[in-house]
Amino acid sequence: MATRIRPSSKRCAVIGGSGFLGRHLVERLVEKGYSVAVFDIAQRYEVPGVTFHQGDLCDKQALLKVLKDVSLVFHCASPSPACDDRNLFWKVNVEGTRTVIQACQEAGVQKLVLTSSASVVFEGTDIKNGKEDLPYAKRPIDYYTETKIQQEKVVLEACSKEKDFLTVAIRPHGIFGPRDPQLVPILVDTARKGKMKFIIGDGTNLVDFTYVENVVHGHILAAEHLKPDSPLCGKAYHITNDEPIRFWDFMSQVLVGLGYDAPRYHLPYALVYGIAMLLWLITSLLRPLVNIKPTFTPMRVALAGTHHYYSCSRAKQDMGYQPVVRLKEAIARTVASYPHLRR
Ligand SMILES: NC(=O)C1=CN([C@@H]2O[C@H](COP(=O)(O)OP(=O)(O)OC[C@H]3O[C@@H](n4cnc5c(N)ncnc54)[C@H](O)[C@@H]3O)[C@@H](O)[C@H]2O)C=CC1
Ligand SMILES: CC(C)=CCC[C@@H](C)[C@H]1CC[C@H]2C3=C(CC[C@]12C)[C@@]1(C)CCC(=O)C[C@@H]1CC3
Repeated sequence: MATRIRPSSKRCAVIGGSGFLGRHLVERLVEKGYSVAVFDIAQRYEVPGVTFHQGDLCDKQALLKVLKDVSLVFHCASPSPACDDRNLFWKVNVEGTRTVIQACQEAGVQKLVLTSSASVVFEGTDIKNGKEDLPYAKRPIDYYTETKIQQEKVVLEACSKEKDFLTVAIRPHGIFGPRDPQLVPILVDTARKGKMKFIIGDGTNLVDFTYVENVVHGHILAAEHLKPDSPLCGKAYHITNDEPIRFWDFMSQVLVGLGYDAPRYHLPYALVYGIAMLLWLITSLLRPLVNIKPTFTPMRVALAGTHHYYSCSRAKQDMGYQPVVRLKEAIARTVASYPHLRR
């Protein structure tokens, strides 16, 4: 019987490596001496020593070509939550992730690290210091979350010491940092439209915002600690900055840092959530005729008006995780990285 030669443990692939988190991950892996292949539907940059493979993760043959001599795969691809396209989320996040697992197993990949999300347990009500044993949301607020839940289940269930295929899921929350296409751009766009005057609720709700380098650090630690006898096998881990902050203080610090006014006037949470639900219903009904994307979705209003912060004690205990960049420094670096979005 032919024995399979194991590729070096420093040969890895990053699926979704052209995205915000993916690119930061690729850059750090290269710094740490990994040889990296990026697989993504788009190529958006070049890094010496990194090979790029343009393809859809739903295409097993395309994946197999890239994964054949790789021992470790990071899967951080997903359609943007803003697209709100249920079929696309299902196709990529659930069916596509099944394809990724099959391709990994056929190619002899030994470790798969999934970027999940802490929101898989969020149903729009307060979560304070939530641990990983909270149940998955029974009624997820949006299609994105619904498919992130299924995706995480599929990946964790595939973990098998017998098959020499180990999996782990990282659940970050509120990732921000240089080049983020979501958080700061949405915030600035809302401010420029004059809609950032209001605080939803009393403004005291605490939330985790996680600097991208800490998320990257959590992913690499997970990959390096994932071994047949380690507690990480088939488990999910919260990775945050471990410094919950008032949602509206965070928004205000970023806005003021970029020269915009901080929101001042309060609106009742229930009222804004009700309006967002109504808008979502109307835009869903109109979608066959016109595709409108409201700024205020029920999920966004829930994120802005409730407590949602998570414990990362499991990651500290099992993989020695500690954030490497504190929140104050992270906000300063982020603000400095968006000169083009200043007022
Ligand atoms: N940004 C955030 O605050 C959070 C993000 N996450 C998760 O982190 C991961 C990365 O998110 P970001 O970097 O923010 O998103 P992003 O949109 O910047 O990156 C996603 C990448 O996936 C690629 N992609 C999408 N569909 C694909 C397909 N069918 N085949 C191959 N590549 C495909 C895109 O081209 C893009 O480069 C995602 O899984 C997301 O669900 C989790 C929690 C919070
Ligand atoms: C903590 C966490 C999970 C953040 C995720 C990132 C985005 C969901 C947020 C980034 C900018 C935020 C934002 C709003 C909601 C949540 C975000 C999109 C509002 C739309 C909430 C209502 C407002 O008054 C305006 C806000 C603009 C910025």
